[in-house]
Amino acid sequence: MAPEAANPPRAITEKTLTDALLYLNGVSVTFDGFRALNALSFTVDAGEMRAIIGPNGAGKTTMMDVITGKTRPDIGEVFFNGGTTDLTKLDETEIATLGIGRKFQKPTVFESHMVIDNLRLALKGQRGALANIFRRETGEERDKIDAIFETIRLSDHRYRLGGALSHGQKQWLEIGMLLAQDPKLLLVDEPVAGMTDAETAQTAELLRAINANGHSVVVVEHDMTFVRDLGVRVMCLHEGSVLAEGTLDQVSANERVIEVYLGR
Ligand SMILES: Nc1ncnc2c1ncn2[C@@H]1O[C@H](COP(=O)(O)OP(=O)(O)OP(=O)(O)O)[C@@H](O)[C@H]1O
Repeated sequence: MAPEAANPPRAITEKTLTDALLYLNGVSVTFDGFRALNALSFTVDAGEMRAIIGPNGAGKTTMMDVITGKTRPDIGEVFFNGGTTDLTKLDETEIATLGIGRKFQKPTVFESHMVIDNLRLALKGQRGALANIFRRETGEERDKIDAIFETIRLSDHRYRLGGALSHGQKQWLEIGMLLAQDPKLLLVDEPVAGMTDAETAQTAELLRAINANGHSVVVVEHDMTFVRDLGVRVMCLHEGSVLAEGTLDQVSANERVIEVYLGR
């Protein structure tokens, strides 16, 4: 077997704890005796984008639930920001405030509000959400909204209603709403499900641009064309653990990955 075909997961060390933006070590979650996560360990570096693949039931959603505080691990460590913050001690709101944004599979934009108001509502601030719509924004906020529109390619759609956008555009708007909150880490769950091929390709570009702007990104996705377009490190989960990690070519050449996920 070629050495790169083995691609075992990277070892977790003290150094990876202090260097990593996100660090999971030995995380297990059991539902009614069923192990959804089984001693799951991996790290994500600051500025890294990582794709996660794996069969249905591999534990991908449970992994995101653990990172965002929705599910507590039975055992294991989950640290953020170079080991400084123990996420298992925080609730969902505290974790979101720390800078971890999550995009669920289905778009949830405010359909009866204009696209630009969706972004205004999402802007981080002490004021209430409605106040964000009705008051005049500062120059800085306007620049930020313009920059987000540029990234999510919806500049020409800002005065349309959220509900009038295509499925793909709604997904991009929701990603923009997350960006308005300046996340350090974005967790994105199957963003291209239901998108056209053109939208899928644009979504890969969009996430690459977001990552190039300094946001770390973890994307769960089954669409291998999209994962290839992302061009990032890939991790395959199976039965709640990391089965293989490496480039897409390395992971797709792994015999076990072919057996349990990609098929022959
Ligand atoms: N709240 C729960 N109660 C009981 N079992 C659960 C619960 N949540 C998840 N599971 C089980 O844990 C396993 C892992 O589920 P999870 O949703 O994390 O997998 P996944 O990799 O996201 O799958 P998919 O690709 O289908 O979304 C599955 O067998 C699922 O049925």
